[in-house]
Amino acid sequence: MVTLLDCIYRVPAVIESIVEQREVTFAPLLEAVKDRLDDLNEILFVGSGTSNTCSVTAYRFVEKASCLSTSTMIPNEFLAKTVYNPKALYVFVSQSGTSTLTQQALKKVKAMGCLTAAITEAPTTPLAQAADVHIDMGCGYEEYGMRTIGYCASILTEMLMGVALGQARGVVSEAAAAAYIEDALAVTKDHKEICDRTLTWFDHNKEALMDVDAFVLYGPGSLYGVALEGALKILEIAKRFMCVGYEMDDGLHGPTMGFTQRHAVIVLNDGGKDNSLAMGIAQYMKNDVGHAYVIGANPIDEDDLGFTPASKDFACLEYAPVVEILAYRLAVDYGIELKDIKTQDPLPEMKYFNTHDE
Ligand SMILES: N[C@@H]1[C@@H](O)[C@H](O)[C@@H](COP(=O)(O)O)O[C@@H]1O
Repeated sequence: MVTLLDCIYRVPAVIESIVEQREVTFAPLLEAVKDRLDDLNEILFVGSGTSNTCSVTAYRFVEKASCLSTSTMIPNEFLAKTVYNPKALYVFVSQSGTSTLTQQALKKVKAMGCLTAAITEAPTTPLAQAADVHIDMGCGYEEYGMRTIGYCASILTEMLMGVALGQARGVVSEAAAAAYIEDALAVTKDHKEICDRTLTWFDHNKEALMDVDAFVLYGPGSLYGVALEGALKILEIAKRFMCVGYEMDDGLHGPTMGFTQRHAVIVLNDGGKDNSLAMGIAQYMKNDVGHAYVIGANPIDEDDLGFTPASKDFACLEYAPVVEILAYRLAVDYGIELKDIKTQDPLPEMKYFNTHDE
């Protein structure tokens, strides 16, 4: 049986295939925007769950590459808006293409004449069918509902969409686009090693990691999205921990006063402009409170997982497997049996509410 861990290890092949397919993937979008390139002045991503955290991770780069103001919203907030920019490209993200409110959100702005694109797993999904343009996220069939491949595939697809739009708008040269592609592929270089080292890191810290009540994840920049996704995955997969993800600075405004030795703080550190904040919260937790683990740049002691990402702009994809494997090990080492989509029981909460039109 394919395990969730196998899915996490499969990501490099998915990355290579998304990169290889990129011209075919973005051709319909480029065709749809070609007469509006001078008008286009914004990109807005809309999605739920992992189809939101992927956009929180990717949107800064999409803005940088496309030179278009870019942001992300969850569908209920988007539907509550009263003013919509007619010159925006609205990109609706849903791996299954069946999220109810994401579909409603797309239909709302499409009816106003706005340009809509859907990023989903297949052209046959309802969201893909409803959109002006479908962008295949290139994840293939993912065995588990707890999306790991889908998270990475959505991030990369969104980022490469930014590059494609940047090229179409004449703000990304061919040489710059080639450099971005090389940088994206660099993610595959150390991916297996990072996964292997995360398993060893978990073994080293297992007693403390298994014993806490809660995980608090911090991330600067695009790693904020990885922190949100990590919190979602640990809660969803390992079941018994309350989890929260914070942006590196925002999470220092209050929550730290509530931390005890029952909390584990995971600091996703890129060593960039927020490095001193990352070091500050890690040292405070390690020295005065209980547990903190630095992941990535500037490890403090042997409990941390230090590595230098091979990629620059796409480095978020090298931090993703760390939080996913943490969630996986917290589950399986406790004895939780992770079931794939085909064998899992219907969710008990579906008696009370449903988020997808199945
Ligand atoms: N448990 C799943 C999540 O893993 C998923 O990210 C979210 C959005 O689904 P989709 O991407 O299909 O819109 O819905 C569910 O609640």
